[in-house]
Amino acid sequence: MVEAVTAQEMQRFDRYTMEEIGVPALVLMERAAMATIEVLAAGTFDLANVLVIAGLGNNGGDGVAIARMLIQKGVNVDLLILGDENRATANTATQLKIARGYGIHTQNRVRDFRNYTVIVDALFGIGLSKPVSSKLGDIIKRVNAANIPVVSVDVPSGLHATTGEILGSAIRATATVTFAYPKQGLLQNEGLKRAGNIYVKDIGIYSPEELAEFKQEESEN
Ligand SMILES: NC(=O)C1=CN([C@@H]2O[C@H](COP(=O)(O)OP(=O)(O)OC[C@H]3O[C@@H](n4cnc5c(N)ncnc54)[C@H](O)[C@@H]3O)[C@@H](O)[C@H]2O)[C@@H](O)CC1
Ligand SMILES: [K+]
Repeated sequence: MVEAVTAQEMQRFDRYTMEEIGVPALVLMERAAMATIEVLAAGTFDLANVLVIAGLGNNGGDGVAIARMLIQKGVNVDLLILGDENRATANTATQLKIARGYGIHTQNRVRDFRNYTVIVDALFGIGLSKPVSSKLGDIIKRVNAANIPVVSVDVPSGLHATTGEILGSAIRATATVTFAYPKQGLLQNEGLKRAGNIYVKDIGIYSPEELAEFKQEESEN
């Protein structure tokens, strides 16, 4: 496995990829969604009845894109949006607009999480910086208590991506699909118990060092 990074390092590499290399954020989001779907559709998970839980940061945007792509493949998906949509990041607002443009409905509550065969957790990723509210903490606890397989997007929500500490409450994932580099928090403290099987997926995000190596190899070919 390549070297694990902190949330701050990852944010720097995200910015570098968008601002210096020039990959638009929405392109990265689409690739993050496709990478997660690869894991979901690989055969381990039962996709009969999927719930995607999306927050309103960019992790939630990944979730909205995952829901849209699964629905377009004919999978039965409920999309739960948690939080005030007026506070969505620009990319997540765009993902919501696209999903609704395709006629996809969203919901803001779930009666029983045990009704699903798999839950996709896209509530918080590397941007989580303070303890989750008690309201969201209750939902996280209900998801964990349902004992349904959970695939977390980038980081189990509620886990600090750098330290692996729980910020209030955290999802217990069966698998975590993390982008570009493993996050240090997945490999220590509670991360060891909460991340499940870790899949590291390339979505085109490079660190400046990795890009320099890549360019060197390309020039030698
Ligand atoms: N453009 C990018 O930077 C990309 C980001 N990606 C995804 O986006 C994630 C990072 O997104 P963000 O930085 O928007 O943040 P997150 O979506 O991880 O979640 C945190 C969001 O909620 C706020 N927040 C922090 N702590 C909170 C709390 N306790 N309660 C309520 N709100 C809280 C933050 O201000 C932030 O907007 C990654 O983990 C990854 O899944 C991917 O789409 C790839 C590209
Ligand atoms: K997550």
